Amino acid sequence: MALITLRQLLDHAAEHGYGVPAFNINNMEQGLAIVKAAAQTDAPVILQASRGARSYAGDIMLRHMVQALAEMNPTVPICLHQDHGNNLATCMSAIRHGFTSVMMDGSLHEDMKTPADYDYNVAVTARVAEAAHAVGASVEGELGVLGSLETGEAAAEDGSGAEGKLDESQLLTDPDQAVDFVMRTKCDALAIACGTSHGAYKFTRQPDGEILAMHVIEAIHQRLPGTHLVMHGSSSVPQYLQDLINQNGGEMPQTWGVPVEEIERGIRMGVRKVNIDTDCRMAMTGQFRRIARENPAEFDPRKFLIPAMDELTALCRDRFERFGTAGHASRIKVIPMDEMAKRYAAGTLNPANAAAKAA
Ligand SMILES: O=C(CO)COP(=O)(O)O
Ligand SMILES: O=C[C@H](O)COP(=O)(O)O
Ligand SMILES: [Zn+2]
Ligand SMILES: [Zn+2]
Repeated sequence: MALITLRQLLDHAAEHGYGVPAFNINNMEQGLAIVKAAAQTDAPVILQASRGARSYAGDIMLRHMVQALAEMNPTVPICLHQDHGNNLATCMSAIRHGFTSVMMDGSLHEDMKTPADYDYNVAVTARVAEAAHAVGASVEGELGVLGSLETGEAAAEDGSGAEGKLDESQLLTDPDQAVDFVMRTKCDALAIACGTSHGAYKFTRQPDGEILAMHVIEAIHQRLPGTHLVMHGSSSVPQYLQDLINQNGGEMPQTWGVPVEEIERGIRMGVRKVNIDTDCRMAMTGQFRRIARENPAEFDPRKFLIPAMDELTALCRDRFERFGTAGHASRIKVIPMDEMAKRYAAGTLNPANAAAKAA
């Protein structure tokens, strides 16, 4: 099956009221485990590659890997998405390598560390959207800077994360500005900031409305009912995975992520794409640690990777079920990118029209 675009997939999700997890991939085992869960639950899926993933695996490897996953699982619509693109060149090279969707993260400058101003963000996102839409690819923009409302800081991921202290006006997306941003950039999906951050150390306690600002999502959705919202930093950092790691020699300090119930609430308020990487990393690493502790003589990597994949598949299955993604794969007929390009050119996918339709 041809890969699906983010726009078509999220339009379907909006029409049927579900959310789609976007899992980060870097290697074959992650891909096999995630798509297995999608096939088992009849769910469409977004596989996203960061710039770090692209340099780790290589663009050619990633493209062929995802094509192979699609060929092996003909019933699963798969979207291949660039996570946190930092400029036009990153986004264009992703599309050239078979990605059907790109994120232009103009909330930060090209270094992915320096918060950018609004005009820069609008200009660069609109430019990427114009180019991507011309070939039918989808675009996610970001307004607001990811970071903790407790500390004012973003976590240091490999590839992206603001440096220095952020204030509340940066950490929480402004709903009125969101309307202007979507109309001017014509992005297909909007990543918002509501107090989540990348990595395992999101909250020092079970989050409440003070530190996880779900009301911001609600306010944006009220003003932009036709726009697909994206939650980054949406790992729930489950206690059972912290325990699995720590009971097998790990030393992860106690931490809290985004509760799955909050994501379910977000999905009822227009969240359509839910970014998850850390939970997947923890699932695999927890099993690596367990095997290494229980069987120190083991040296066949497959003996580590098989339980690691099983743990990841179980995690993904749970998210497909809880986000309502399960059961929808077989109802989707993929629209080719060339046809999407025609629809963009005709203006039918313009956010102004989506807003009119949703009203
Ligand atoms: O937002 C993400 C990728 O863009 C991943 O977030 P987590 O670190 O919470 O998994
Ligand atoms: O954006 C954050 C994702 O978790 C990807 O992380 P990465 O840049 O280390 O691959
Ligand atoms: Zn970001
Ligand atoms: Zn992210």
